[in-house]
Amino acid sequence: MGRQAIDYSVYLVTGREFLPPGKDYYESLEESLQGGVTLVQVREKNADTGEFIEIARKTKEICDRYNVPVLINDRIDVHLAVGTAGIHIGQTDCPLPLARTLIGDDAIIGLSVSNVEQATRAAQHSDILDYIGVGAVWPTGSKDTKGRKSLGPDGTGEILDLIHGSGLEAVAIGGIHLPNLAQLLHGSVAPKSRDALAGIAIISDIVASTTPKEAAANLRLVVDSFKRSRQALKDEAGVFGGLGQKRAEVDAKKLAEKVQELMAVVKRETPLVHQMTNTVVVNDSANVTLAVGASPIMSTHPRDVHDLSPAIGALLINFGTIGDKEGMKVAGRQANVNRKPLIFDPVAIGATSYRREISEELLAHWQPTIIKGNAAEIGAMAKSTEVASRGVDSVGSGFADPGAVVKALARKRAAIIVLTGEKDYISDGSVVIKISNGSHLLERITGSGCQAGSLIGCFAAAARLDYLAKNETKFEDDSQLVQGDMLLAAVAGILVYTVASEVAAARPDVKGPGTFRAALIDELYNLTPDVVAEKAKLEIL
Ligand SMILES: Cc1ncc(COP(=O)(O)OP(=O)(O)O)c(N)n1
Ligand SMILES: Cc1ncsc1CCOP(=O)(O)O
Repeated sequence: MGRQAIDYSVYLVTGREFLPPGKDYYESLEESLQGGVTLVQVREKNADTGEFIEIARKTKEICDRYNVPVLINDRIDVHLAVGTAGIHIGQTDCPLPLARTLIGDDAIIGLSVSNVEQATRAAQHSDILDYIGVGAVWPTGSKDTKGRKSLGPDGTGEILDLIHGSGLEAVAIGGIHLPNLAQLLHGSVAPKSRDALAGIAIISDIVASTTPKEAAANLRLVVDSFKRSRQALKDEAGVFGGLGQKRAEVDAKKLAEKVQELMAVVKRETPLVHQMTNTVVVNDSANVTLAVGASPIMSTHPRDVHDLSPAIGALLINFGTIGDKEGMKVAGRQANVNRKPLIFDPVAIGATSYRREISEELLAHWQPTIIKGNAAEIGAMAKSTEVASRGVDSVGSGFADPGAVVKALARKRAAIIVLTGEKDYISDGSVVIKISNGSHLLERITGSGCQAGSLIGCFAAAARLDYLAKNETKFEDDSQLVQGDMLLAAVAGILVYTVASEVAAARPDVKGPGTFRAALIDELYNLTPDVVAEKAKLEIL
């Protein structure tokens, strides 16, 4: 007969103890099936055998009407008694080979995996196993996971790389809810193989809802659109960022034209750019934002940033003086929820272990759209030892192959990576763009990198607004965490800043860093798209 094909997209794990007061289990189950649940696991931790069999039998009866397969948690006897599609077992339940012998070749077996060792062992048993449940991704109130570190999206991605080629499917479980779902799906794409999750396993987001049909439908929408976007990427291998053209057809001239268009969008839309930045640069960052035509708001309090999120065009998180970690967590999470571009500037992350810890904590909370840093910062993010850090600066001759570093990190973090320096390198994990503009005086003023981050925020906000204006019918498309061409936005932010710095440095009234600083703001204000196109030194590597 052979094992039946399973759609793991939205996998409901039942839990009668989490139902809202007065909600009947079978009623909730049926509503969640109507919402689009694709697989059900009956998980009964306290029922005795007779009760478990009865619940499983009735669950299967309802699921059969929706053509949705049922698996049984832990109990092979219940599976055999009811004739479900298979079982899900944990690391300390029935040993896998024995489970396969007992249930036969035609039934599905899923195994829980919570670390890389377990994932490696699972891959070795791929002949008798169908899928793994990877988790907990985040802390959850539905299972005691004390003493176990949550995997986060990137830990989940590492596990996907470990099972690559084994034929096993993977679903993520633990603390998954609508607001963090897009972050999980995009952030867990495996850094090496680019494999993705087959689906998500959910208890409370569906079971504890008073409207499980709606809860399941919302989750399903995000998973389906993520899968569609992956398919589109496969079909159009080599598509260049969001420019909508094959990579080979896009040259530096075309890219510069796109930057020109985006400059006009910033001026037209005057997007609000929320900046949680450091006390050294806050005034200059607000001024460069105003100079290009956007509008800055520099706020850090957790309550304030929560309310601001729906109104802003983009969020910049620059943890230079590490003031408001809680505010940064809330603001970043809200940016993901509201699907606004989030630019992360991990200032001096290479300098102290405390900064590395904070960065990990923040990245477990939200998914950045663009990460910007100098060589030492990007080196620390990439766990490279090629470039050392001295305070906020990099020391040494830089990376041997900067393009390869940004490309690999973009894949690992599922974000656009911007490496600033004498030459700037930007990658989305597919292409690398090199920008050779910029005045040496940028190194003589404080916060030039931070200001570049602010401008990336301005252009990211504009790119999103431009996309939404041109794609009204796709407004509900959830295939991307953030809509709009974020690669182009990063290029625009860096190009505009570095070209303006060249124009400012060439002015006869600029005598040194002090006059340069003021002239730079003026030249950002006066910069025309024509000057940018004329001076742009862009290469697509
Ligand atoms: C899909 C999925 N993944 C993981 C689990 C957890 O299983 P286990 O570790 O056996 O813990 P219990 O669920 O038995 O408490 C799961 N049930 N489903
Ligand atoms: C059973 C299980 N295994 C790992 S986390 C978890 C609970 C998932 O529940 P929720 O979706 O409510 O976080």
